[in-house]
Amino acid sequence: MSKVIKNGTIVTADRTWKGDVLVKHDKIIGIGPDLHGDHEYDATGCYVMPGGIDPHTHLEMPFMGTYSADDFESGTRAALAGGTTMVVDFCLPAPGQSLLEALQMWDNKTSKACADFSFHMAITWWGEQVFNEMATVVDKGITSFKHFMAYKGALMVDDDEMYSSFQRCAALGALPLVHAENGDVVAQLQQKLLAQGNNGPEAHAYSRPPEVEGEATNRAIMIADMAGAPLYVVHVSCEQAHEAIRRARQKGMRVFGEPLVQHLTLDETEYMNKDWDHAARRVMSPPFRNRLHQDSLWAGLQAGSLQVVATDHCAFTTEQKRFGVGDFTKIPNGTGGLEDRMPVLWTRGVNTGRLTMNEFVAVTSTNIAKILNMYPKKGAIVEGADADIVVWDPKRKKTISSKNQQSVIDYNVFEGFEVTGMPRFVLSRGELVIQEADIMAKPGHGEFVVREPNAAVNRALSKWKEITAPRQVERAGIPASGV
Ligand SMILES: NC(=O)NCCC(=O)O
Ligand SMILES: [Zn+2]
Ligand SMILES: [Zn+2]
Repeated sequence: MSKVIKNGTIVTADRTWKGDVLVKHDKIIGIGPDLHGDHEYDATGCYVMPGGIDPHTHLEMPFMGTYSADDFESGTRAALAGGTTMVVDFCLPAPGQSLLEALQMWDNKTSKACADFSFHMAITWWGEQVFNEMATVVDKGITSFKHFMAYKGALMVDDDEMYSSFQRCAALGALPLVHAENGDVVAQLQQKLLAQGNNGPEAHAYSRPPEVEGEATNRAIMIADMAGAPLYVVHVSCEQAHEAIRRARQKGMRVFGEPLVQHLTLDETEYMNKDWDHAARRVMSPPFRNRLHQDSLWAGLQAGSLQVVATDHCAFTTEQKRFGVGDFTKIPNGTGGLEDRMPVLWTRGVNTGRLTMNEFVAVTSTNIAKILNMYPKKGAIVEGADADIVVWDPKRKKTISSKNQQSVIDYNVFEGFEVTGMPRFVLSRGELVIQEADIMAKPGHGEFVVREPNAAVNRALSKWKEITAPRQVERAGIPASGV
């Protein structure tokens, strides 16, 4: 059966034009005027855009003695409700655990996914086994590797391990990712604050100042450059980290930066709230910052020095957050946002003139599809692309409330936000999954998206590194090899 989206305005990362979109099975098969199909969806007054891609989620993730509350079913349903048709989650091997064994565990969680998904593989320890298994992981279609520079004693890796892993990424044509915070300094600041009696959620923010993030970002950029690898910095929250990325890019380095919709729109005053629960629900790493940092992130999206807006959706209930009463270091780190990312970014970005519609599509979908080497299967409205389509009604409004959200947690960090701009229809690989307030998402519909290594950026960078590699000067009478 064919479907046609009629009378809408198509908005992609580089163009805006009137046209219909014809879908057959799971693909877009035609774009143009006056198309007809077996079933018609009316997009009058709407924008027809590629479905959102959130490259940073933690669904049913074991973390800080518990599991994040949204699983692949509720998480991807929330994603679809907000116009996001694909998520990329993180597979986290325990230190010492086989990457392949961990991947099997993560695969087992996905049987009820309502939307398409992929994984980043975390490197939480280093050894010959990890070196070898990274190649198998790439063969399985997972071509990005995450490194935590924080969470000392749990997920954190040191510079030596990162350099080894980044070199392996370069050789495999893969992309290293970093959570950039100086974990040693954070651990000491946490102990100092606790010793001074600072045990509330506000101390979480004091223990992770912007300088700590800026330093780690600079260090990761240097290590990637030495290893000859591109770099993707997740949850960039402050000017110090943005400045490092901006400077690296101006020097020709292949570095990408991902702010979160939370950091763009929520600020550090949340942690001063007299209600412990309110503040603890907003504990995430890095913490929310002040307005100057927010302005820097918005400017980065406009200037192109930051490329992607994600959520880092890692939702914990209030009950789980209360593990940290009396000791802020035990508050599970993470917030939700999957359902809200697109409406909040549209409202605070496009409706204020901070982003054009095309920039909105770029930062919510197309840029990450290119960075993760799955474009134009994902992130595009072109013939042959997966029919992951959002028909966006710029006039549709709601007030965000946990009472009618898809996430299973009992609050929403955007509670009370008025948004204007929401999906009218969402198609996931050609299936109608959202029609305004009706959610028809089907558990099990979501498929794993295989990604190829050696994206264009990897190829260009390795060519450049080969041309500029150190070369020995040949001298008469001196043996070339030193032995
Ligand atoms: N961001 C956060 O606080 N929780 C999720 C894990 C991570 O991304 O660091
Ligand atoms: Zn992180
Ligand atoms: Zn994360």
